[in-house]
Amino acid sequence: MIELRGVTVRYGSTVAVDNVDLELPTGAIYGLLGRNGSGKTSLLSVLASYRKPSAGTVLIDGEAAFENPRLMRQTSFIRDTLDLSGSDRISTVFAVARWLRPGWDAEYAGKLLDLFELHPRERVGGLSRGERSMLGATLGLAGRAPLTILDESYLGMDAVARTLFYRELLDDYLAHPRTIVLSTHLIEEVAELFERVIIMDRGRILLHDETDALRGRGVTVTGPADLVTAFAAGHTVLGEHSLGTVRALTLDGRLDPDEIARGERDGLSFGPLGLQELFVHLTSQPRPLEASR
Ligand SMILES: Nc1ncnc2c1ncn2[C@@H]1O[C@H](COP(=O)(O)OP(=O)(O)OP(=O)(O)O)[C@@H](O)[C@H]1O
Repeated sequence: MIELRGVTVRYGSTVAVDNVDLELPTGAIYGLLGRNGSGKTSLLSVLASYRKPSAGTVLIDGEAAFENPRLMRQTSFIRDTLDLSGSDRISTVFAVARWLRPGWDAEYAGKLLDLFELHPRERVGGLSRGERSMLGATLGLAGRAPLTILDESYLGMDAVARTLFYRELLDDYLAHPRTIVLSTHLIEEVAELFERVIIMDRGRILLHDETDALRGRGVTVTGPADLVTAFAAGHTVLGEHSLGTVRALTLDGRLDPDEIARGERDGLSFGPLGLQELFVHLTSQPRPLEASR
């Protein structure tokens, strides 16, 4: 179990992570979603022990993680910046990874390089943005760290490379179960990978749930405005659209099938809400002035 207790990250007067409590059972793929500046990288830096929180602690199986060499060897944090020297060859980066990561699988790393059409003699500085992302993905996957954190590390990849990466991630995770945390803006594209989703907003955890539970959460009701309005009474409305006399409301929560059947008899139509739409509805409330930048 990974536990965050009262974790706060401040940069001067900016509170990037605000007193977060989170319990993450190990052995799952987590998707961390949040708008720009919501605190994802700050939270992940603390989770990876790259940064000491301004307050609070991270415990892994009950042990404090920060400056704990044993736990740090079991944690891999891949950022899009990669933090590697441009003059190093990929082969040198792999040699360091082998030394750092007890679970490093050199054969698998080679297979991923072939898949991404990279060569061990290439220097990091000569790689394109997408190729750097591919190298990051290779380091993250072949490292087999019990806690692997990928912070938007595959953003530079094109659609083909991303698809290869998702397939490898899932296959390798099934063969070697571990805890993987992915932060992303490409929600629908990676939603199939996540077993659990964490949504951050303004430094806080807005929601943490199983992906399947979230898929059933949220419904769009469309029909004549007066009927839709009457149907929505007692529900939390996340969003609305109107066109002439037709109104569409997005409702939070799971609807009772009998209630849906009654609505359909009255001429209303119902549609599910995708994870991305749910995310947009939940995080698109106007920001208070003091939180705007
Ligand atoms: N080194 C820093 N110094 C000062 N403020 C910072 C620093 N790093 C982050 N911040 C601020 O902390 C807040 C959270 O930033 P963070 O990078 O954690 O968000 P994020 O969710 O990862 O954003 P994005 O999706 O845009 O990458 C933002 O307001 C950001 O400006």
